[in-house]
Amino acid sequence: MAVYTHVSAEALGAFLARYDCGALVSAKGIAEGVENSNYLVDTTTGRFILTLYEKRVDTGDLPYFLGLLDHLAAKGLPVPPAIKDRAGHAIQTLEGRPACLIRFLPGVSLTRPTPIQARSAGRALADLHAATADFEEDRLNSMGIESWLPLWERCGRSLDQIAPGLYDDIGFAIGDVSATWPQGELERCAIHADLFPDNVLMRGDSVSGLIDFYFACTDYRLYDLAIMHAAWSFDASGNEYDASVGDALISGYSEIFPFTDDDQIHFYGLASGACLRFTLSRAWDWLNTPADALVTRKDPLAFWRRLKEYDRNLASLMNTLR
Ligand SMILES: Nc1ncnc2c1ncn2[C@@H]1O[C@H](COP(=O)(O)OP(=O)(O)OP(=O)(O)O)[C@@H](O)[C@H]1O
Ligand SMILES: N[C@@H](CCO)C(=O)O
Repeated sequence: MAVYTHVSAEALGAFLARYDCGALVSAKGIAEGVENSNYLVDTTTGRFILTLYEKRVDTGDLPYFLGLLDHLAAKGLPVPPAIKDRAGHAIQTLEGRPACLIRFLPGVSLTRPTPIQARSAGRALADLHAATADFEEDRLNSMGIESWLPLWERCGRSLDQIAPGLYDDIGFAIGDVSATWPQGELERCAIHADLFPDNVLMRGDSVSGLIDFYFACTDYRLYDLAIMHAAWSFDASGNEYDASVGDALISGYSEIFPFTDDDQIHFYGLASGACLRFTLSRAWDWLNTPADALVTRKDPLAFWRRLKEYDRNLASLMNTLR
């Protein structure tokens, strides 16, 4: 359960009193997620999500994230804007943390998406990219390629506690991926950068919600699809690649943004980079999660195995893109 900060009923009641959203009926910590503390809050007028921003979210970035959500919601995308209190403020402080009350979206997040669901999600990512074309704010990718080497160094030789030799192996992999990373030849836009299955809410085979924009940034549009490919097309252990899901994701996305020759050349390297990003962030969390946090740590090796799988299957994966 991701609850790093405990919110008392008294503090939550006083917080909600700033809004026109009814009185507190119940609140419970949400089991999913590792980054922020999330509560499902029911009031006398409806249901909301309360998010308290933790570790990786810089408070100074919240106006960017909330501005992007407002921009996308205004274009009709199924994203949850933050609710403003009576004074017009969306960003608050609760129990000493920055916090927002967020619109609750219906739907369920998937653990094993089908190809049809993956196709809908790929198309939803393309819709998101199309809708960000006129979003003018910029944010550097704080978990982008420049961050991997320093994060690897901060994890240090403790990585070998996760798997023998992992420190050296990740160091070599960062070198390999950096050597082929695009040098500006791909289109950039505001990207989600963390669109895992648990951040897509579905009703049947349709997307009913895109959530958790707290890594959104300006980066390669194709990198967002590569992140999704790495997150969606494997079983949880990262051992088993499901080409039908990977292909469906790409064909859904291609309904709006067809693959160019440059995309084909770079896709594998970007997917490998995505694997490194999540191996490293999970490894850091694995080694540093506070013992009293109510959170289920995620397996760093599940993304390391995906990277190996991309290495092994490069030729066939590239064929599926054609
Ligand atoms: N607006 C929303 N509407 C409905 N459910 C939501 C909403 N926001 C969050 N949730 C629920 O809360 C869970 C955790 O939220 P979220 O993914 O934002 O947490 P996180 O800690 O940032 O996660 P992650 O580890 O994916 O970065 C989601 O999986 C979803 O079930
Ligand atoms: N979606 C990420 C958490 C955000 O860094 C993971 O599953 O590791």
